[in-house]
Amino acid sequence: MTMIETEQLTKTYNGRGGCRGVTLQVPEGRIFGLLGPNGAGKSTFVKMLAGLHRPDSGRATVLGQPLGRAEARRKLGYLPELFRFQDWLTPTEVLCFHGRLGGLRPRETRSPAFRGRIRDTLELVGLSEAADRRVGGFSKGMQQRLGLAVALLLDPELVILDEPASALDPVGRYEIRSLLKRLRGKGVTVFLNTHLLEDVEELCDEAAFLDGGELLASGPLQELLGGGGANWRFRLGGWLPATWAELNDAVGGSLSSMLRLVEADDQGNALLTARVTDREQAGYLCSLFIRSGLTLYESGPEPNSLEAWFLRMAGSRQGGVPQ
Ligand SMILES: Nc1ncnc2c1ncn2[C@@H]1O[C@H](COP(=O)(O)OP(=O)(O)OP(=O)(O)O)[C@@H](O)[C@H]1O
Repeated sequence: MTMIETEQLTKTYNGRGGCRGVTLQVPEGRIFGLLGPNGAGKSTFVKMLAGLHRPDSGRATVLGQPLGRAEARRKLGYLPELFRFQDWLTPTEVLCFHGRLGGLRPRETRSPAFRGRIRDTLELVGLSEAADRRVGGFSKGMQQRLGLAVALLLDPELVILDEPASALDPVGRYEIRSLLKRLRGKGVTVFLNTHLLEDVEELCDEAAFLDGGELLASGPLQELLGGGGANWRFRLGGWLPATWAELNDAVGGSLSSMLRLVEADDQGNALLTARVTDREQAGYLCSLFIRSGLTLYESGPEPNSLEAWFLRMAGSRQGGVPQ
């Protein structure tokens, strides 16, 4: 099933800002990243999906239902970009309150099953020890964890998270990444609005890029980054002046169409890059190096390829790639 489907979705503020004509699909069970510079229209788009903004025009379904339907909202968890919880409440009380907002009766929120659900959710986001402390004394990171707990409380099929890790330290971000992967493992679809490109690179199966309110690209991340392939790099040891020719013989003279020698030093260390269509192709090159007696120190996608893509996309709209 397609969990989110929009067609020409538009919302402006008295004709300005917002986002215009956004058409995209989010497949079930994936982590989808929405990217774009400040003011691109990401939060406006997300608020329409969450039923907080009514579109000016266009069409959309969330969980197969038109926007704002109670039936879909029940299966949707939402973490807004800016939120504040009542200072005098504890996380347990906040979650109880949101259980009521989610349609549970007072009796149901007092049931052992729901109390267990609250404990499990607080544990999931790393707030067990603060379950009965007042929110007023929480750090920004703890508030963000509580926001995530609210989004996850009612076992949603789809979670829409607007900047879920912006206030978290590196440990917190690592934990949230692991949590999002676990959710995907359970079949939950995650729609992530974020500026943290490392998170997108590590987590997202698909992504979209908004700028100036318009959608400039959308699709599987690897396709967006390079038309279905990836830039791969290999760090090798035991490299000799004759190694290139030997490898070239081993692949029937086609080495330069596959690989580029970036640098090699007198100690036999070499850095090579390749454009590969998938991991199997990268694996084939690794086995070629090993069979040729080279030491393979490192093999993996080139870092920062998403950042380069982001800058290219942002630059394309401004008429040039930022330096
Ligand atoms: N309530 C509002 N009233 C008027 N203009 C608004 C309102 N909310 C957003 N805008 C404008 O709409 C545009 C898109 O804003 P939006 O917050 O959706 O972007 P964003 O991509 O989420 O930005 P950021 O990454 O900085 O959070 C901006 O030009 C913003 O000034």
